Amino acid sequence: MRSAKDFFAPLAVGAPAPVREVPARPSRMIHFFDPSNPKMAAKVPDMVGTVDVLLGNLEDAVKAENKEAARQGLVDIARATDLGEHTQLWTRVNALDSPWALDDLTTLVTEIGDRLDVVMVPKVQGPEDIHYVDRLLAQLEAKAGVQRPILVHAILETARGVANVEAIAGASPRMQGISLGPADLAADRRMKTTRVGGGHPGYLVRQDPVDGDVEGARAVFQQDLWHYTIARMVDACAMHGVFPYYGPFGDIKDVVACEDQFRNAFLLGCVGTWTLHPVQIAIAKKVFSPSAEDVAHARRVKEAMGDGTGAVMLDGKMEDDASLKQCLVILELADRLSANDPELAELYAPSNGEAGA
Ligand SMILES: CC(C)(COP(=O)(O)OP(=O)(O)OC[C@H]1O[C@@H](n2cnc3c(N)ncnc32)[C@H](O)[C@@H]1OP(=O)(O)O)[C@@H](O)C(=O)NCCC(=O)NCCSC(=O)C[C@](C)(O)C(=O)O
Ligand SMILES: [Mg+2]
Repeated sequence: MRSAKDFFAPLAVGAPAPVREVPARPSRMIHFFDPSNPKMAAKVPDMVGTVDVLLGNLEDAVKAENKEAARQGLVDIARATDLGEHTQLWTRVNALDSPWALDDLTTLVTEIGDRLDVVMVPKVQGPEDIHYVDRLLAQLEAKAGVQRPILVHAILETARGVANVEAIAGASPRMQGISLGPADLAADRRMKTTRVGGGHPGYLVRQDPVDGDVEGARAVFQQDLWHYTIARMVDACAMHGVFPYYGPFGDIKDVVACEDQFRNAFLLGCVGTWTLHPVQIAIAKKVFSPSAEDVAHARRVKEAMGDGTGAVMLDGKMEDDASLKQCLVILELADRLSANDPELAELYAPSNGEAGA
């Protein structure tokens, strides 16, 4: 076991000091692109400023024969693109047991380490995977002279990863966040689904028979297959001060269910999601930015609660110290988003809220 005192010491001589707090930069949408796909790569420069995170994907969804082209494509894009102040550059490297992971990390840190904010590691099984990446990144950062530490994001894609999620979240000060990987996780758990995220019509609860008539009409309520995993991931992340994210929603055409799934994750505590196709970007932005009404309400509660203690009635509802804390979460998020986005700043301005807001 490492001493708590060593936790914030660099893991290689000359590597930058680990961060003590994960920078709270907006990351509502982590937009995936395949750097080996010329049509997609050509769209990347115009996406700067429209997404919080651009992620060059090297793992699944990139053909085996294109792995090296994708790696080099990401290096070229990172060098040629001005990412401005508000768009981060992330990558998803290949799995640690694949033939490509070592070269992915070595090439990317050496060539574009100063431009990369976060490395997403797929199929993380336990803290030992994070420890391996942690040390390797430190060695590579030291060698390449990278001045600020590259952060690490784990994907929960195995039953063992879910069982170890608390240990993964706390494995290193580099840990930035965790995402759900519903397709690989479903396969690993032997779930009987064939989709990439989202619900399933067979996973439901049925209303009791009316007057004992089992043949009669009864309402059915589809349930959320991912509730347990997301809730557990959110707790693990909150416990360790890192950020939870939903993940992919593969039914690109079903923008309605996509919005629902994103919103479930937002309400449960996730700060963002992945976008696989341009059509999902506006959905993620809408869902993961609080509504003007919620911000105005939060502001009213804050004003009504004065020093933050006690209980008051507002619109027929009791507000107290704990509901105020929820409102402060919304206000803090609104402030952070407004700082980067004049449209949201205008939307959240007190003059735009209800009277007295
Ligand atoms: C779904 C696909 C095949 C539909 O691709 P398409 O070409 O059929 O779509 P389209 O509607 O015809 O595309 C329109 C235009 O948008 C472009 N385009 C399309 N997508 C993008 C994009 N992402 N970024 C930028 N541009 C994009 C596309 O190239 C085209 O350009 P054009 O007008 O010049 O012809 C395509 O969108 C795609 O490949 N997206 C990324 C998929 C991906 O990254 N998958 C991996 C993450 S999910 C995962 O790995 C699971 C997980 C976590 O591991 C686990 O649960 O286990
Ligand atoms: Mg996967």
